[in-house]
Amino acid sequence: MAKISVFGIGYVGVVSAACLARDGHEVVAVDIDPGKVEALNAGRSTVVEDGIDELVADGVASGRLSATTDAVGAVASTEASFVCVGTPSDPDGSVGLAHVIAACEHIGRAIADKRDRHGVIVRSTIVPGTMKEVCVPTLEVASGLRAGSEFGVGYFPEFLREGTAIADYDDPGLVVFGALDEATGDFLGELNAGFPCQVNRVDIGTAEMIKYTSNAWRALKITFANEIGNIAKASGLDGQEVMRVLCSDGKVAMSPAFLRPGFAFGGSCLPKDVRALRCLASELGVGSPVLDAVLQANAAQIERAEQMVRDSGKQRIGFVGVSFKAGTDDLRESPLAALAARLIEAGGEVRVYDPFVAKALSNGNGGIGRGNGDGPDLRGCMIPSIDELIDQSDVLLIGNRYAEATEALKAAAAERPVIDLARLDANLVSNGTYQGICW
Ligand SMILES: NC(=O)c1ccc[n+]([C@@H]2O[C@H](COP(=O)([O-])OP(=O)(O)OC[C@H]3O[C@@H](n4cnc5c(N)ncnc54)[C@H](O)[C@@H]3O)[C@@H](O)[C@H]2O)c1
Ligand SMILES: O=c1ccn([C@@H]2O[C@H](COP(=O)(O)OP(=O)(O)O[C@H]3O[C@H](CO)[C@@H](O)[C@H](O)[C@H]3O)[C@@H](O)[C@H]2O)c(=O)[nH]1
Repeated sequence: MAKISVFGIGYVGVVSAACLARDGHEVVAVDIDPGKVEALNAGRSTVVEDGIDELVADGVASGRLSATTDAVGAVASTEASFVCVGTPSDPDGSVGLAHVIAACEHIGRAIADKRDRHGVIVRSTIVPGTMKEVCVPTLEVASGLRAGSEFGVGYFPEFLREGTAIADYDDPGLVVFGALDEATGDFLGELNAGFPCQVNRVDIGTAEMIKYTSNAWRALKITFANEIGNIAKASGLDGQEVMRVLCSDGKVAMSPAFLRPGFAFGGSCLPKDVRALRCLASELGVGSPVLDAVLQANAAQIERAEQMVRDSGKQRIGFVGVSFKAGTDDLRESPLAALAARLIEAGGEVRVYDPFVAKALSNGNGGIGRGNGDGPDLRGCMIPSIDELIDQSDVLLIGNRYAEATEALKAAAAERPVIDLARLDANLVSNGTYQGICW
């Protein structure tokens, strides 16, 4: 079993730390935010995620999981550090490295004081070349030591999705890592030995590129499926059936994941990572017309939904869900929040039922547009129950699926227009007042 310090107690950090502790490793989580450190030490998760509260509580109770703001102490008491800090977009769309640089400085200074060899493994999403050109030089300057020989270096991207983060951590579909030195590569190889998928050991740059390729591929699949869905709908066909049958093609291997026609993608990763990859392509002088089109098509899908609401002629609009997907309170780059903002701007009265976001707001945690400050302030729009939302709305917009709301929404569809962006029930489309965005 290993002793690991995890820098950053956000979505990736808290899930990694809690899962590592569950698996028997000794984990010290480090954050610059004392509130997150305090929460974790009290056995509380710093994020909303299915199953995470229990894992954090168990980890802390077992004595294998703790948190601190003291980077030096955390590095001294562990053999390796995982860097899981945020990489939000810079204003030009390129990857923002300020947190990664700061974490590398903290770790570098800490390993300067340490006698035993330490491994530094970055898990944040960073564009190819960042480890070599930014992280390694930062660590070497801060520590006064040589990377590869006097301390270990690796890059090990994370592929979990919010809402299914623990399940994805345990069964990620893809494991890939690269290391500068044999010892770090072997450490990561051993750590990943139990995964049910192929474990790929590649060079660091390739590992960095694979992470972006994965997110760009997901974004491309979504926008492609949505476009087919839009065309199918305009032709009087069911785009979902088209894609379902297409995916049964046994010769052109095609996972149906991310290929169901629907609403725009969003969240803290897909949009920012597509932007960052475009910026990299532009810097390299190779261009990225497909990725450019992905972002344009995604924006157009939000406009399409806005037009559907306008076509309903209704002013009191009830949103079922506003976070970027069900199962999370995360509003970062939520296309639903963006749609709500556009409708409010145009004079619509928006009301929102979203149990996850409501809870975050009532805890004084999170908040609309968290991350980029890009969302509308919906605090005054939150409605506590689905029945009240239905009562107070002239048109319902289903953004996310919530099991407890399904029956009430199906019943409500008989009385008022429903715009379903979440594919609640394709059978309802035959009812004239119920329509999907592209099916
Ligand atoms: N959110 C996801 O689902 C997901 C999945 C895979 C990969 N990623 C990538 O992982 C990285 C982290 O994403 P996230 O969503 O977990 O971020 P987040 O914003 O939820 O959390 C980042 C945490 O890092 C902390 N932090 C910042 N600087 C620090 C420092 N110097 N030392 C210690 N802590 C510091 C912040 O206080 C915050 O708690 C990003 O690069 C992201 O692209 C995210
Ligand atoms: O078939 C789909 C699947 C997803 N989405 C949308 O795509 C966005 C992103 O969803 P998802 O990928 O499920 O969640 P994230 O937590 O953003 O995960 C993505 O971003 C993470 C951060 O890099 C990666 O680790 C994951 O592999 C990658 O899927 C959301 O708006 C979803 O509604 C669709 O529209 N259709």
